[in-house]
Amino acid sequence: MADKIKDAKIVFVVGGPGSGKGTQCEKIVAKYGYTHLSSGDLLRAEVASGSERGKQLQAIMQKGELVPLDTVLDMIKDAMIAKADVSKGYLIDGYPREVKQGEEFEKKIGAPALLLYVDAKAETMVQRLMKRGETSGRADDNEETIKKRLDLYYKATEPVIAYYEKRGIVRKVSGNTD
Ligand SMILES: Nc1nc2c(ncn2[C@@H]2O[C@H](COP(=O)(O)OP(=O)(O)OP(=O)(O)O)[C@@H](O)[C@H]2O)c(=O)[nH]1
Ligand SMILES: Nc1ccn([C@@H]2O[C@H](COP(=O)(O)OP(=O)(O)O)[C@@H](O)[C@H]2O)c(=O)n1
Ligand SMILES: [Mg+2]
Repeated sequence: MADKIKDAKIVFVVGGPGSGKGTQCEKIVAKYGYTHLSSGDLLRAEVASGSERGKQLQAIMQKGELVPLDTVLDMIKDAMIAKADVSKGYLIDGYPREVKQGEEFEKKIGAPALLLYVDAKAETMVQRLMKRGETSGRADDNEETIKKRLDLYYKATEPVIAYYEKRGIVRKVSGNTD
């Protein structure tokens, strides 16, 4: 089954919480027809299903921590395989969150052609998420968890950008469309 996605074109989309990853991905989908897979959305779908695993995930996400690597990777892989016949390429949004996640992805699935780095100022990200929290219903869109997600982003995810920069495949885009 994994053979089906062996030669797929893969783009990692990385940026801070609320940087606009999802918004930028929608624009790319409209223009290039890639398949958008948001790792956060996949995890939230599992939570919404009410499964036992979903309950464990919710507790971790509510704290702004990272869920176990294998869980996210398996979900992404399954979602990729499900779209293999119709997909021109994949936007993997919100992944990798740490260098290790990237290494495991490459071992189990394949290498990315590009990493899109969605750049936004911390202040902008916090403002957007606080605003989104008024209506999103997301358990992690609150002041305390936003701070933790931001800290973890700078600590664990920024090194991911440096790692792929060394390989020359990072493209920085502004997370501002206005
Ligand atoms: N003003 C403004 N708001 C934006 C822009 N891009 C995104 N937003 C808003 O900022 C919030 C976060 O945007 P998302 O695209 O969900 O960002 P994300 O990086 O996917 O965030 P997570 O879902 O937390 O991973 C949303 O409420 C968007 O509507 C922009 O260019 N300008
Ligand atoms: N690769 C991933 C993606 C998301 N997550 C979890 O899912 C939460 C929400 O991710 P998200 O990408 O939707 O949102 P942001 O934190 O980027 O705003 C994160 O805070 C993590 O708890 C993860 O653990 N590993
Ligand atoms: Mg998102």
